[in-house]
Amino acid sequence: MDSDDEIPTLVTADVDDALALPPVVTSSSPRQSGVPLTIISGFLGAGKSTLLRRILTERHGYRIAVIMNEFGDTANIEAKAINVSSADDPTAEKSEEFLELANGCLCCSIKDAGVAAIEKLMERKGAFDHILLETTGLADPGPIAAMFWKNEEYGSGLGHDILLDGVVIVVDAVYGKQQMEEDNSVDGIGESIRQIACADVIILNKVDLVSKEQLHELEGLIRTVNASAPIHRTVRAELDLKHIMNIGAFNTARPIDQAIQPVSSHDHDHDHERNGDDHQHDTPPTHYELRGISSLRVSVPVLSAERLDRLDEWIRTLLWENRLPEKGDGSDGQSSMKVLRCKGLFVTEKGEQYVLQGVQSLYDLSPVEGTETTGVPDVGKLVLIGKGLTEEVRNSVEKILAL
Ligand SMILES: Nc1nc2c(ncn2[C@@H]2O[C@H](COP(=O)(O)OP(=O)(O)OP(=O)(O)O)[C@@H](O)[C@H]2O)c(=O)[nH]1
Repeated sequence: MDSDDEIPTLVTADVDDALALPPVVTSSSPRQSGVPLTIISGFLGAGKSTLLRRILTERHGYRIAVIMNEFGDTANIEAKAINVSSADDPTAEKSEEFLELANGCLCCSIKDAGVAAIEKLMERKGAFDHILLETTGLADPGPIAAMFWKNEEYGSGLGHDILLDGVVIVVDAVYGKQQMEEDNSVDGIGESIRQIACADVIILNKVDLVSKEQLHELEGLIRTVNASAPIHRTVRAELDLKHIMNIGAFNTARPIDQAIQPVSSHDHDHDHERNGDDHQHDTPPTHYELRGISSLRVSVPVLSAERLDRLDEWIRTLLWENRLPEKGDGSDGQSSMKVLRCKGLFVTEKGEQYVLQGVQSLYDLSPVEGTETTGVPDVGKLVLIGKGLTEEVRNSVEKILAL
């Protein structure tokens, strides 16, 4: 196929109910309806293609559009070849711009006009159950996630039809530690650390090649940057797709227990036996730091309406102006603070729950519907991941919550 205009009809696969993915959790907001999109990124050589190849060739019964793209730099997008072999379709060996696969997936390698090409795909949105967008090993997924989430520029087109589902990062168990420690971009924060910071789910791949001590050490390092994303240990990226698809990581209407992932060091569903895991769980510290990027967790007491407003304003100032409210207007432009990702769960005196989701400077603070069925906790939480998030930040928010 030689033109972006020609998008093939998808092969319809038989959907096996037993393999059904969990339903997408949608809110009443019209902006939260659409085809879910998962951004897959990860360290160089970590196993992104291995994961995508599995999804493209395994029989899972879902029609998934997989988009491989040098998306980080739209001015110079390069197609990335992936060799997909399918038992049902030997001709699928070739890499083409659009590749229909017998398992119902559509594989796209977009050479130009990335957003326009996705829009064309979206014209066929009824044909997809899910979109997976792979970014390069060097891309910072934060701006890409922000683009697909609540970006008014795309409100009447692309963004309207796509529901950002989550950011999945594949980390190499062998070289991950070295990559994180040595990675260094212009401002000192390497892309691998930005990727971890932005992750909703982390796939720690190639665990067959390292000892459990090395795994614990790397997981500890990952936790210094992102204390809330679940880590799934894998061999050849083998994991249940429910861990990476339809996770609703940006959905502020999700039930309470999914709003903030617990700080678990790894996947509890598997691998303990295979890797001889001794199942250690440490009490999570509340502040971590690696190369200036840190993860800060703050407990938030039950809030009056007034305090919730104050908290909202505090968050807005931090996210939009990269400063603490008490620190002036930051007009020198030299702020050392930057929130890359934030999540929160707040409880009001009236028993309502609010979920906070944010990526880069975009955020959404919305009440959760139907909380009566899930119970109301007696304390809320705020998780901030980003640069310059010192204890001063915690003190600042605690101060406004005590007023
Ligand atoms: N032993 C072992 N090898 C693996 C595993 N997963 C992937 N590999 C191998 O590691 C190499 C790199 O895997 P890819 O899937 O190509 O990695 P990638 O992230 O797509 O690489 P880039 O796109 O170049 O960044 C390949 O040779 C894989 O076969 C694993 O769990 N264990």
